[in-house]
Amino acid sequence: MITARGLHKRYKKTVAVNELSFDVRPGVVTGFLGPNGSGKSTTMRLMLGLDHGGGETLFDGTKFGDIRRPMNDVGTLLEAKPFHPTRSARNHLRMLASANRIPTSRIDEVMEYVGLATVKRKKPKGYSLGMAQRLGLAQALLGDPGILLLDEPTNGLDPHGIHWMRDILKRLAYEGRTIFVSSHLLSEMQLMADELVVIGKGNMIFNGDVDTFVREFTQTTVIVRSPAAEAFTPVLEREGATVTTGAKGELIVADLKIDLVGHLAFNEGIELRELSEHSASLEDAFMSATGSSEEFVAIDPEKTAAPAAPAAQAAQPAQDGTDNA
Ligand SMILES: Nc1ncnc2c1ncn2[C@@H]1O[C@H](COP(=O)(O)OP(=O)(O)OP(=O)(O)O)[C@@H](O)[C@H]1O
Repeated sequence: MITARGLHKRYKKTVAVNELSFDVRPGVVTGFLGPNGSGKSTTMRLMLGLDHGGGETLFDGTKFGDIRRPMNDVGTLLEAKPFHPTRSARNHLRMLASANRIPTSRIDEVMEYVGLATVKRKKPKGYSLGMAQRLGLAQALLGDPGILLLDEPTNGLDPHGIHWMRDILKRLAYEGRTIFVSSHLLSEMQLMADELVVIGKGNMIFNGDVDTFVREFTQTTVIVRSPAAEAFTPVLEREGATVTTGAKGELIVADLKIDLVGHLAFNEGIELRELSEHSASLEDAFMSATGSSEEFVAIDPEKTAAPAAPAAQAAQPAQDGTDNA
């Protein structure tokens, strides 16, 4: 179980993380979602005491810095290639294992587990990003910890790798571990996560289960196709529905249950060719929840002429000006 309370971090004028409090339960995968620059990495670093800031995080009741053998309790993957460039992957893990009193037999076990058994004697600098992520997970799992904190572990993985990561994290959660994982891949999160912590510009937007998030931030609408759509619209509106017309002439009915829509059509003798429910995806919910809190907002290409030459300047983060809030 992870308990985070009042996490806070400021860089000069930018509040990167604003009084975030949340719990991450064991036995489920908890996804950590937010647009670029919303403060996910900073939050994870604060949780582990790697950044100065306010608030407190307890891992099964203990601060990370007070855990006697951290690798045995909390496995972390915060950056894609945190490896020694000249040591082989196996030697890298051997060094960590001996420093943390983990039996060396565990090294081959985790290399096998993440699918790197055949390349374990190679140096990680030759690894692809996807292989490096697998090695990062092997490192996080080395001490067989009950808690995992993973920052964007699917970055750089191909579709098979993403599928694999999803299955492995679900399995690890099923074993009773506490899994806190950040990702931009919302569709992946929908398949992988049971619970969510969603932030925007460092502020808490939502903390709860995925279905509630989708329900709270989106609407389920009823789709109606009918040759008498025009006549049916005022009937629906009289019952309190909000009706819009879709691109193919279908009615999109909000604020009315599908059963009542069917009942009204039957009562009015209106022929229906389709009556279905449309539920929003996690992606729709995410866009609706974080739309106004994006850190970097691009110009809408449809509303502006193309620039004469490609823009040369990329957005640069501000200089570090930590206030140790
Ligand atoms: N060293 C730093 N100095 C100044 N500002 C910083 C620094 N690191 C992060 N920030 C700012 O803090 C905010 C949060 O950044 P952070 O990297 O935690 O977001 P993120 O959600 O992990 O982003 P991404 O998804 O793009 O990795 C951003 O506004 C960022 O510009």
